[in-house]
Amino acid sequence: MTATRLDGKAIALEIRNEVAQEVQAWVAAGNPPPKLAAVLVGEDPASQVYVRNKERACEKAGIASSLDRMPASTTQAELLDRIDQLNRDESVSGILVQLPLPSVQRGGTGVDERAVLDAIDPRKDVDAFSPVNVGLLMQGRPRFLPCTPHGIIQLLHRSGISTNGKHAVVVGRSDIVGKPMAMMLAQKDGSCGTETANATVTLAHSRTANLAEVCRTADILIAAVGRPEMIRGDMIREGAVVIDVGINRVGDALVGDVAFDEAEKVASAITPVPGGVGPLTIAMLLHNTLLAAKS
Ligand SMILES: Nc1nc(=O)c2c([nH]1)NC[C@@H]1CN(c3ccc(C(=O)N[C@@H](CCC(=O)O)C(=O)O)cc3)C=[N+]21
Repeated sequence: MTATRLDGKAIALEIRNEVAQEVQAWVAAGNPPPKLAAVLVGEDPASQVYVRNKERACEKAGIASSLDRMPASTTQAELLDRIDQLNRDESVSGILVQLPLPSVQRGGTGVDERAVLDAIDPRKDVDAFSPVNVGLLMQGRPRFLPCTPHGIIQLLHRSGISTNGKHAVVVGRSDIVGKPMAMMLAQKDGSCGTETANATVTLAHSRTANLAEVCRTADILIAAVGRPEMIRGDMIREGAVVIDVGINRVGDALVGDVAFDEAEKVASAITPVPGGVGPLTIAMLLHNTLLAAKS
């Protein structure tokens, strides 16, 4: 069997077009355009690429955007002050502080990332990283859905892959992907995207004792560990759906968390890297920015 490639880039474009149409209608009704304010601290090259992609995507969707470039030497107080200004600025619908913030080793001043994210007005928290928004998601009444897990839900749905009654194994327990992904796949009421997810979920991680065995029980395997090609072909059940969230830079190449060549021989469907989950993350960010503007 050779797996179907799930074209994240194409589905992301479809979603971006839908958002663009809704933005157009919103503006035509006399409202100011939605606006995303991004804050980039330091000079991390991967972050520069991501922020540029995001700006271009905003522009194409008719969403205004601003980018604050702050030096790595920025202090926590300075950053909190900037966020305070963006919180108060009524023209700003959504705020994104690009992670990771520079570590002390990379010229940073030891900013407490959590304190910075906590300072973002929850109504402008288009990443859905703030404690209030995480709590609302846990309770099944989300304000914003976190962009990467929401992108994955959309990708599955729009590819005609049902999660209902399936066993989903999420590998990776991060606050940004693994934890919310597990919650969203288990939800019963359609609050987390397009349909009821109703999956039975196992949240595994790098310390799971029998990881290969657990992965082999997955109908849907979601790899979000951040270790290049850690998921091998023999960890995948014949016919499983494999979603690769990893974006690892190995030399000049972008490599996922899944050994693609091995995996596509066993899986029924698989996302590539690049061109898989990444573009959907940006599409859902635009979706959230419009939502923020409207609420
Ligand atoms: N506050 C915050 N929110 C984020 O959502 C956030 C963040 N910080 N920090 C970094 C990570 C990473 N991330 C990506 C999104 C899209 C691609 C993407 O579109 N990737 C392309 C390839 C791009 C390339 O060539 O480098 C693809 O997979 O096809 C990648 C990475 C969002 N993040």
